[in-house]
Amino acid sequence: MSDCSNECGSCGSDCENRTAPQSFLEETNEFSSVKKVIGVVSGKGGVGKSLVTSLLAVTMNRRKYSTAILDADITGPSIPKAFGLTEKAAGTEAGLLTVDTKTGIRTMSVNSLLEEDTDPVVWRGPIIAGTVKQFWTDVIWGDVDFMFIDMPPGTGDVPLTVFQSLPVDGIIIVTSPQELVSMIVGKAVKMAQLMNVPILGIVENMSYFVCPDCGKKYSIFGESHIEEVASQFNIKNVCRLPIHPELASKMDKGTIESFDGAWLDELADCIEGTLNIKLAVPYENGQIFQHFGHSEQFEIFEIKQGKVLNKEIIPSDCEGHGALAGFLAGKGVTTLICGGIGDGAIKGLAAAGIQVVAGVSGKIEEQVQFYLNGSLQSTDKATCDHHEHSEGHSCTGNGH
Ligand SMILES: Nc1ncnc2c1ncn2[C@@H]1O[C@H](COP(=O)(O)OP(=O)(O)OP(=O)(O)O)[C@@H](O)[C@H]1O
Repeated sequence: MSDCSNECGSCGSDCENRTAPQSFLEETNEFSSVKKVIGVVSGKGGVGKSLVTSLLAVTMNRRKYSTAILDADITGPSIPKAFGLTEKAAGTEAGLLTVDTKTGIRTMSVNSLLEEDTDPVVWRGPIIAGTVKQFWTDVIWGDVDFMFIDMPPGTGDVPLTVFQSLPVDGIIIVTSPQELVSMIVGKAVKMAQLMNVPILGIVENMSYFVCPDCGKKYSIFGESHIEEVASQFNIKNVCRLPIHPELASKMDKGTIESFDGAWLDELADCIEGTLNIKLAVPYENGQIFQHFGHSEQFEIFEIKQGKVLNKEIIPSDCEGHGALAGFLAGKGVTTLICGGIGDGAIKGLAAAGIQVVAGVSGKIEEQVQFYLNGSLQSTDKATCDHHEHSEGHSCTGNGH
């Protein structure tokens, strides 16, 4: 067609060039079902990314969610040490078995595969990225509510591959006050935008120190500017972790599961909130209607704690992806599962705070259940972009 805009989602034509978005997402195996994948990132090494990953996993596990950690920091794996795991991962014909912590957090790390913990991983980027992908595809994770990924530091080749290959639902940025925070957060925000992954929050680690003798709070690395930086990038959740000798010693002794402290509870609430969403699906006779921009009806599902609470079929009172984005946002929709959709439509929906899971077809009821138990097969996933929201955005109710 000479007047083709390449916006397949808003185009009603069934032309032969119609495309679904390209995807590099890898699928898990039949023994794994992961509901939410949360990446923990940092601008550089040593700021406490592994500590934050561990604390979040322990917190969600204490809240009775089935929790896992995929240690994607292949050249500097810290997770086995933090949890005192010395056992090596065993394999079966079906796949690799996780190494589980005392309280039942499932983990996989390159250190659980190496003969000696001190063996260095001197591998080139593609091999490292391939290993992370295999941790996702070949490990038998079982039913997991929240998987935390301890990402390699920075925004290089490996983190990029991880973002492209694993269905990351949200990221948490870990910084420390002495870093060039604005620049580091800016880079992470841009990467998240490129990958269409929402930012759930920032943790400022080593934010302050409380004197055990007099109780006075010291900002060892100077005054924090994390609140301003967070508001600059419309990130609502900011948590601060103090420098705490007990944290360091528990990480070193492998007893991080016994940590005491509620510093990350707000962030944990936000992560928990990703299970509460309002889902819309273009509807046609119980099937996913494949032309988002021309959907005349939507089935809307209210999801609480990952379960369908209510559902209804509603007529759309408009046409075209721009108007439909406004219509769905007005109904409080946070997530759209659809078939064909163009980049422009995805961006419009992201700007309206709606996450898009594209390239899905078939019976709506079935696909929604697949989505809820983490086994939906889609050709792509695009998510809401906090940066573009004029009023910021509570992450509760957002995410995959
Ligand atoms: N808030 C804190 N209080 C005390 N010690 C801390 C704190 N945060 C981190 N540490 C210590 O600093 C060291 C580095 O932390 P951690 O391994 O979590 O960093 P990282 O960002 O994951 O580093 P890398 O990417 O290099 O693995 C660890 O020994 C940890 O125990």
